[in-house]
Amino acid sequence: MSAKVARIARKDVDDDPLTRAIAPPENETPEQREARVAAEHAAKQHSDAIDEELYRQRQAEKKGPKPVKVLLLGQSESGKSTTLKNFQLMSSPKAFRAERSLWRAVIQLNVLRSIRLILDTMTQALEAQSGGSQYIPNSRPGTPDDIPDREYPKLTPELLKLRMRLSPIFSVEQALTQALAPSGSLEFEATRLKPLRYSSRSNTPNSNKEPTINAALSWKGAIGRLLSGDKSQADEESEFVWDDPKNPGVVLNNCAADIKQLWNDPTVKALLEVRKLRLEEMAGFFLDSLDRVTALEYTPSDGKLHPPFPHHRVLINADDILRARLKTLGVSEHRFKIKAGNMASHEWRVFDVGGQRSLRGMISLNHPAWIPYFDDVDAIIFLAPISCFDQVLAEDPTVNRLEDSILLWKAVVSNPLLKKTNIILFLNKCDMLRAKVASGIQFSKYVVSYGERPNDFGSTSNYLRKKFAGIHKQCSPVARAYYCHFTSVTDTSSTSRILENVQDMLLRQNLEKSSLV
Ligand SMILES: Nc1nc2c(ncn2[C@@H]2O[C@H](COP(=O)(O)OP(=O)(O)OP(=O)(O)O)[C@@H](O)[C@H]2O)c(=O)[nH]1
Ligand SMILES: [Mg+2]
Repeated sequence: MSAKVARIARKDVDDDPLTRAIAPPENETPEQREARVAAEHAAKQHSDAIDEELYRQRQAEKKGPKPVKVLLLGQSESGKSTTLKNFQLMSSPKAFRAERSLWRAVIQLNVLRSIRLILDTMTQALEAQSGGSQYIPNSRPGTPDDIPDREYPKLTPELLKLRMRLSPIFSVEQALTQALAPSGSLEFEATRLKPLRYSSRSNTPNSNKEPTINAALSWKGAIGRLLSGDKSQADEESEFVWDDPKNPGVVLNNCAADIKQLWNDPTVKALLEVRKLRLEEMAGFFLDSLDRVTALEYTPSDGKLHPPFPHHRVLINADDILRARLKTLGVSEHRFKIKAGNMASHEWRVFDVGGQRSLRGMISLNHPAWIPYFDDVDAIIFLAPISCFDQVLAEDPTVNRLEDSILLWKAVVSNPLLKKTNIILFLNKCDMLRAKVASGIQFSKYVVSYGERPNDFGSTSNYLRKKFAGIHKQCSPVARAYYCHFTSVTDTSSTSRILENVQDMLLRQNLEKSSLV
């Protein structure tokens, strides 16, 4: 190195402010030096202690409490996905709220389905009457056979006109189904939801007359996307062209008066009565909120938050999203950070599965494909909808729903693989059971063993709690605690209290297992 380069390098070091700042003073005495070295030593010790603590915390986080794994089980329409919505609402209400506009499409589809059921029933009545047969067989096998077959009422000319005017809803339902369906495969792209755009292509008539299956497959795409936490297209307000005549919301709004007239027509009520179709008890019933849900700029409520657009005609009522029905196919995993009581927030993994009979083989806990998911679940929340004592399975009308729930409960509690798993029973749809028995529907007519006990909510629900407890005790491979809650999971405040309770219990167990408390 030449002298010149060496001089420049020396100058650079001298000019460096940090070097100058930490350099010892030029005229340092031996005492000053000793004090300085001692101070530097203490500072280093302090710094090392901080590093050590940070390292210890990182290690503790790695080893820390495992996420709590919860599996939701129960027959179709028992309320599993609705329970999942409660988890999501507790964990991130803002994200839940951001998805309201997507749920609007699901609710519109629910409304359209109810109307189509009425129109189909009218068609059946017309066919029966024109074919000379005025009687239909009992349409609900599985119900007591002492309900006599009845004659269809005659459709009035006004009703026939209404039917004509409402015929566009068939194609709108198809359009909306297509709008919700992910492109390409229906089943395997569960986590993507197409933005809601309506094209003229969407208005092609529905050639397939069996809507439930089609709709179910399409809805799979929607629910995965809605609840998967992918927020990239969560709020699709901008995708909605409010006055596009092809927009199902516009069609519904234009038909609102006719729909209301149809639903309130006494002949329609009599028709539904003959078919024993109780629409108000069916999943996704919104015909009692028509003014609200058919409003042009309707945004469904999440039950907690209020509209941010006071100048808009955004009509809000409680809990629409919780009441919206979207059938689940397959299995999906959802992760939440939730704070329970005084404890630090904790990770939860909740598995939601489709409860339809044909899907239950797939969710078998013994199935090799699912073992990695389910072998270490901390708890199963089993939902039994106890209001369904007088209903049959949609997928098999010879099977009573309550009986099916009891058989499924038996299978779950007796499964040896689950002998150490906490099983928490939600006797769900208590609100509907209460209303049903209060309206005079006799529980003992369907559950013969109930005998002469009073036909009220307290006695019927208690009877079922004991029945499920008996099976739990008898069939569990080893003795374990029986956790049972009466729930109405569409009610977010009571459900959040129950879920907090469950979370607290599971978290304590989890921490105990990891010997952290
Ligand atoms: N009134 C009332 N309705 C409920 C209750 N729980 C669920 N529902 C409604 O019942 C319908 C079915 O609920 P889901 O949560 O979709 O049922 P699921 O068990 O996920 O059904 P699958 O996905 O088919 O397995 C929805 O429209 C819910 O709003 C309840 O406690 N009370
Ligand atoms: Mg579901």
